[in-house]
Amino acid sequence: MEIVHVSAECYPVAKAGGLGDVVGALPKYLSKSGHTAKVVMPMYRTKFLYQNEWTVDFKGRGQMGSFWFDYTIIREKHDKLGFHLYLVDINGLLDREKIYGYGDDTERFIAFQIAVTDWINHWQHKPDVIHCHDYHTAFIPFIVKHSYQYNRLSDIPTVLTIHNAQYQGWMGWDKAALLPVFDTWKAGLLEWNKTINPLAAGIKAAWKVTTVSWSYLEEMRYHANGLEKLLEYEKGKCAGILNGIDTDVWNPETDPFIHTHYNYSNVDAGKEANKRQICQEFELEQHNPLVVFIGRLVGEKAADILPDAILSSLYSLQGQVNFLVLGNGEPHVEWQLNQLKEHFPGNYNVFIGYDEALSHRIYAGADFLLMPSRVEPCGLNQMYAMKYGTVPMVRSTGGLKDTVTDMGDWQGWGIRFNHASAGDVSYSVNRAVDVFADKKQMTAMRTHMMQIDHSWEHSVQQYVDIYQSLKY
Ligand SMILES: Nc1ncnc2c1ncn2[C@@H]1O[C@H](COP(=O)(O)OP(=O)(O)O[C@H]2O[C@H](CO)[C@@H](O)[C@H](O)[C@H]2O)[C@@H](O)[C@H]1O
Repeated sequence: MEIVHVSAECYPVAKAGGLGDVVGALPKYLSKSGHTAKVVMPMYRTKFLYQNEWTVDFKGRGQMGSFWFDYTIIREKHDKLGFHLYLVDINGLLDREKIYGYGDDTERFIAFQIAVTDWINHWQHKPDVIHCHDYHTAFIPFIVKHSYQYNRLSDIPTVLTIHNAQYQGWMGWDKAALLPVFDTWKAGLLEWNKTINPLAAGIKAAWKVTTVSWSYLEEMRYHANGLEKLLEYEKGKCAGILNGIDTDVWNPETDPFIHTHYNYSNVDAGKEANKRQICQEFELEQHNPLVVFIGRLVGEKAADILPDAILSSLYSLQGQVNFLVLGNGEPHVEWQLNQLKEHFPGNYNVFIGYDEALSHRIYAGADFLLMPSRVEPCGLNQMYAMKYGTVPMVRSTGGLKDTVTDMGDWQGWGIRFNHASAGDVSYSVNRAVDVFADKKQMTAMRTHMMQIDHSWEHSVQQYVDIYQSLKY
């Protein structure tokens, strides 16, 4: 089958979070299982663009309301990533360094979607499936189904994957004119709660909707940032497929970013060497258990409770635990986390920013990874942590619930808690400190976790089954 993935992110070309990881991996594993997988994304000005060779695949012209634009599709010459990678260039809109965060993001992603649709419309053949990811690409199922201009594509099955329903891309009705012309009576398909809601439009128009864990699929019926009723109504076409992890990238035996390679048979020694290195780098006392947080410093990750939780643990445990935070996001959280540094030298440090290589070194060197997320559709960090023998400490929600058990349960290997509160986190840190002292149990948990299979092979087959079910 031929599957075209449309996305705003794809690792290592451009990544802001888990979406990039998934779109960098799923197509590769689809190719490995004999399918033709393509990824098309905006041509941001990132390192990957300048470090690789490209050929021009197509040049076209798109229309966004009264604005006409030229676009160019380039293709990476050697299929280095294990699938066909295409970038869309639109001067003035997509030629930026960052992925998101511009005042004209709405126009940027609408123009991108129009260019992608227009390009596919020029192909001699039709792909078997167009697979869209998150709201930035969720107009495509509507456009191919309902616009006059692209009517030829209306029988191509579309799949929309929701990586995070918190973000929906809401916009005012004045933007409706930017979309390719459609029957006005179909405008209701774009609407949810009196605004244009791209994610809702995608859920209504896509042939199939997936999300990234079973528990999140269920939770979305009660907590989906306003889309609960729509998801309940559309539940017949929704499915939950747990993400995998890309073991070519995330593997402590081969990871080029980490200091000392290791596997489950020498995990204690391997982790100790990596911990020594990270503790030196961040001036932390090496003998304490090291609890880390890696992620976007935003409300859905409960990053706002970190300063209080860390403060109370450090006071109550009086120097028996260390914390290290890597992340960026809401300025007041960044500020509070920076402030803490002065008070607990040797026990606490933070790196505000985004650093892919550092994240690998931290997964390898840490003893515990904290994820108190309020919302976590799947979560990849906890799976990376397990692969690196780092014990996950997670709130029981979404994909965290589907992938982590509690060490108190039969054959359990992680730490789970119920509330995104400083109290629950501090209590879990106490449990972590206790178990850290029990070397035998730590080794048993690490060895067990590292052997759990979170690879993509399993999930890829579930996507293929969905694609096949849509064939006519
Ligand atoms: N400052 C930093 N420096 C370096 N690396 C950093 C970083 N901050 C985050 N990362 C990395 O970004 C990724 C985060 O992935 P997650 O899946 O945990 O969350 P995210 O909310 O972005 O993804 C959404 O989509 C994914 C994919 O479907 C779902 O798993 C998830 O639940 C959903 O919220 C990991 O690779 C992590 O290491």
